[in-house]
Amino acid sequence: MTELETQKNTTNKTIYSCTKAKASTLLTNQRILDTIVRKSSINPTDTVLEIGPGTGNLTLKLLNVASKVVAFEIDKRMVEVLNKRVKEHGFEEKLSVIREDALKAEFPKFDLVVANIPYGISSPLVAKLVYGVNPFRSATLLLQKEFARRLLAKPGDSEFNRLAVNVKLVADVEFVMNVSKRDFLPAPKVDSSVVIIRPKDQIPDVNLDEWWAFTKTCFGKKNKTLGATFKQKKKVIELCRLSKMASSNGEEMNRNQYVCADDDGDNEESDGEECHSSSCTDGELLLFKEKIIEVLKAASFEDKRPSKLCNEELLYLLSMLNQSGIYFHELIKPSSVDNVAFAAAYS
Ligand SMILES: C[S@@+](CC[C@H](N)C(=O)[O-])C[C@H]1O[C@@H](n2cnc3c(N)ncnc32)[C@H](O)[C@@H]1O
Repeated sequence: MTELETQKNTTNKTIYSCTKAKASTLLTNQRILDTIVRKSSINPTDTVLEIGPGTGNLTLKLLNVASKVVAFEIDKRMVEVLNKRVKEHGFEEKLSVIREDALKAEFPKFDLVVANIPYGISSPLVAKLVYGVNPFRSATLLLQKEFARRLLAKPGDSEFNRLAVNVKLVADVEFVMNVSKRDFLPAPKVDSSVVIIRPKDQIPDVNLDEWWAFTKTCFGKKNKTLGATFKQKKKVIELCRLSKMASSNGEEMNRNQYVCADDDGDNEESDGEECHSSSCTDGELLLFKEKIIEVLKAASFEDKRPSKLCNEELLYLLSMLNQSGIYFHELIKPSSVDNVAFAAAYS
């Protein structure tokens, strides 16, 4: 083995690291590893899910306190070292290593997640966890500091974005500690932070497909006023078409309040652009735009910016828009947990 090297640390314990530029950086600071495990409040009966165990620096500590660890690791060389170390410690019965991509694999049952994850998959992985089918108590994750800040951001903070909004809908995020690049081998270019994500007991009764599509529209330009975002000709055309489809797809929800004008062809505002829509006429588009503005005005949202709105305000606006027959997703079905779609949106 050329790329994985063992070294002795200050306490003369063997630590494992990667030496090649493209190799993974491994967390080697024992104090940080111990804190991560302690803060995770693992019970002796718990099954812990670990994503990207690498050579097992964290895994060994988890095996010390948990009933079982299930670890997803794609690198064959890492798995070899991990299995060897775990065997040396007599923990092989407690560990299942699954050599699959954690984003594509189906997770088995687990109680909580504790992991120093590969930073490149942070968004889709967090999405897969919080919107996934597996219930879990908490996820203690070591993340790139900037990414952690986005998860922790509040309305009005510069880092507040769609990911924060969507995660906050279903989970609470707690800051645990910052971790310096010096705590890794080899030292990465970025600093890190540990956070704990806890799924909420109760989540708002909202159709998730509709919510994700709505937040995608609002946060496309998060500092633009909602009035400016929703008045864009391209957006009006898109929403008019989607709302028409949602109306015809959703029978039981009385979606047909949507008013269609006659195809008079020349009602669209004259802004020099030609209107290209296969499903809405110019007359329909004009009425549809007026309707959106009416809702925004009635709910006092026209001059507000998404980056400053909390989830309660966004949920309220979405319900007002929906009540007026304005939809963001063509297929309105009962609130569904579709982590594949959500993870795909973030990958
Ligand atoms: C940053 S290292 C962390 C290693 C270890 N947890 C530690 O703290 O030292 C990330 C690990 O995730 C693995 N990995 C990367 N992408 C993965 C994926 N999609 N699914 C599972 N493992 C992955 C890498 O092979 C690597 O071992």
